[in-house]
Amino acid sequence: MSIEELSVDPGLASPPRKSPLRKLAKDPQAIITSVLLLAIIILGLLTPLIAPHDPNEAQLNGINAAPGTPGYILGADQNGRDIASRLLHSIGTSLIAGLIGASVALTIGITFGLIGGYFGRKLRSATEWVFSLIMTFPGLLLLIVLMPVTKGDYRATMLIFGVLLSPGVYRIVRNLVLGVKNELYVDAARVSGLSNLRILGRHVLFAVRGPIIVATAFLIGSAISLQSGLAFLGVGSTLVPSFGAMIADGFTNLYVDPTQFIWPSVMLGTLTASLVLLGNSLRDAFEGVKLTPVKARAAQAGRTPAKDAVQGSTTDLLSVRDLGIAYPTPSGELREVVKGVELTLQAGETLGLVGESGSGKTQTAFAILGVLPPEAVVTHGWAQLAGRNLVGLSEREFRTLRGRDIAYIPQEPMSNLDPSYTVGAQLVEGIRASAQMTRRQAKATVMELLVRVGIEHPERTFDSYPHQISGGMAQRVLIAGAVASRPKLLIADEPTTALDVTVQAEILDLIRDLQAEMGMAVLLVTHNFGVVADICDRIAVMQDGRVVESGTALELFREPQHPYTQMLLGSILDEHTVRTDQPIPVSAAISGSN
Ligand SMILES: Nc1ncnc2c1ncn2[C@@H]1O[C@H](COP(=O)(O)OP(=O)(O)OP(=O)(O)O)[C@@H](O)[C@H]1O
Repeated sequence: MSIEELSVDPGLASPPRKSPLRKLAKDPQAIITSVLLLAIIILGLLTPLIAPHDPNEAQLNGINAAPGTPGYILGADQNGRDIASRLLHSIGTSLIAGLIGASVALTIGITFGLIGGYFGRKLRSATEWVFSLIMTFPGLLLLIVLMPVTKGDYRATMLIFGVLLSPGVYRIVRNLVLGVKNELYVDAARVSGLSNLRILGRHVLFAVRGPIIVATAFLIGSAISLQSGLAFLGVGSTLVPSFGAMIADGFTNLYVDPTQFIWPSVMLGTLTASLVLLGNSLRDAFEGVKLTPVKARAAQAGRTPAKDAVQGSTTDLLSVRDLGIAYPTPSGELREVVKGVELTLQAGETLGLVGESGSGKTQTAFAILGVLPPEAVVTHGWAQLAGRNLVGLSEREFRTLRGRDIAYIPQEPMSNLDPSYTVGAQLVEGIRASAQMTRRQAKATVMELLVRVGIEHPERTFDSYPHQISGGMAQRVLIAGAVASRPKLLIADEPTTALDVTVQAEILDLIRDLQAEMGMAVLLVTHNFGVVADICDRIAVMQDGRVVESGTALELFREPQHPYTQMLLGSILDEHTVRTDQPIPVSAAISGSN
């Protein structure tokens, strides 16, 4: 397989991705701002041909000439200089300032961003240090102080300003490169012997081009604004026509003729606003539109999908109906990852949600917990816990629900404990967040819970930091925290996957015992049929975002109906099956692999 083939992102294969240029061509904001900018640029380029006067040509008889005066279509300023000619020449000044500032910032920022992101930690620290130092310089002050060095030439000032803008570009590029440098296609390019320069230029730079194009529009806008600002303050050569200098002149003459102030302000405003708005359109085109989750959109419209939905059976503790969850793709379209899931769970029951990786088990559990990422969109359906709608709840409502009625045990116990705090401090904090009690009462409760979840030295564990305890103990600690409020529903997402095989059985036993003791329902997300067989009453099998089969554990193991369930069950290793094929001799295996 070639590197080009490897570099195709499978996530973008479906739906087909619209090119950013095609999206820009359909965006009215992009079209209007591009037309305005193009018109301004053309005017700037044609200035030597169409400007009736030299921008600094002062005529005594033209002082404060009114607009429409022959030879002064927009009037003249207090020095008798033609406003139309100065406006046209100011376009060139602004564009040159913008291009110099942005080019310097991009050249320095991209070069060192690529170096800092792609090569080792030492280069990253060194470049980070230098750019952090540059960021501490007081920009405007520095540019004014350096006027004797730049001799008032705005082009030299823009060179320095470009350096001051470069840390922003450096950070964008470095972070993007850090994100892509370990992608498989970059690894593949490395293994295939491409030089670092080639990889950086061809693969890494290409991958980060979108944000750089977006940043360019903002950089040009910043440089133009700064140049005008300095000219407004009277810093730099007074011979250079500039919007800033014209605004300052017009300001002093505001009561004589306001148009002297209005014209340059309108031109500068149009130029910078067009750049910023075009930058926004470019960002949407390259990075995809951020869609508002349905929850938020529905709330804006004064309703939620759940409120519109048919109510579920009140006897079910948990009821999920026709739940759909989607994510926006880079092209802005939605890709459904959960496609109409149906689940029910009774109080005290254990439901195993089984399926291959990526089938949507975790997304379903996250929707019930209210922890879907902000970009997720609940496209249809609803979920209820004890008759209460879950889809459409505010974060605040979910927080109270999560602390009391729903609890969660994660897959990676270690990464769910904060390494900076002791285990005890974290458990006490969690308990006090969901129940009114003093620190002393919370500590006593935590100690009881630690004993209950089978921790041998609760005092020692209470004072330990997460790195001082084993993975099995960490999972027990998290289980203790989860059941502290005696929740109605415990959601366990692959609770044993990250643990040692011997510890796995103990953790499952613990969940089963606690469930019986507290009468909780358990939703166990797993891809392991062994775990399901061990503790589940009922099973729902998920494939490609849908529940393809559900029933009691006994039914499913005895007579699986759906081919996918049969395939999953068939793939469980059976210790009674004896291999009938002959083992391959080692020498043959080695020569075969060559
Ligand atoms: N933030 C996200 N943005 C886009 N797609 C996402 C996001 N999170 C998850 N997905 C996609 O949703 C689909 C379902 O993911 P989910 O985590 O629910 O799978 P799963 O069945 O729990 O698998 P696993 O056992 O590997 O965790 C996957 O295709 C995944 O790529």
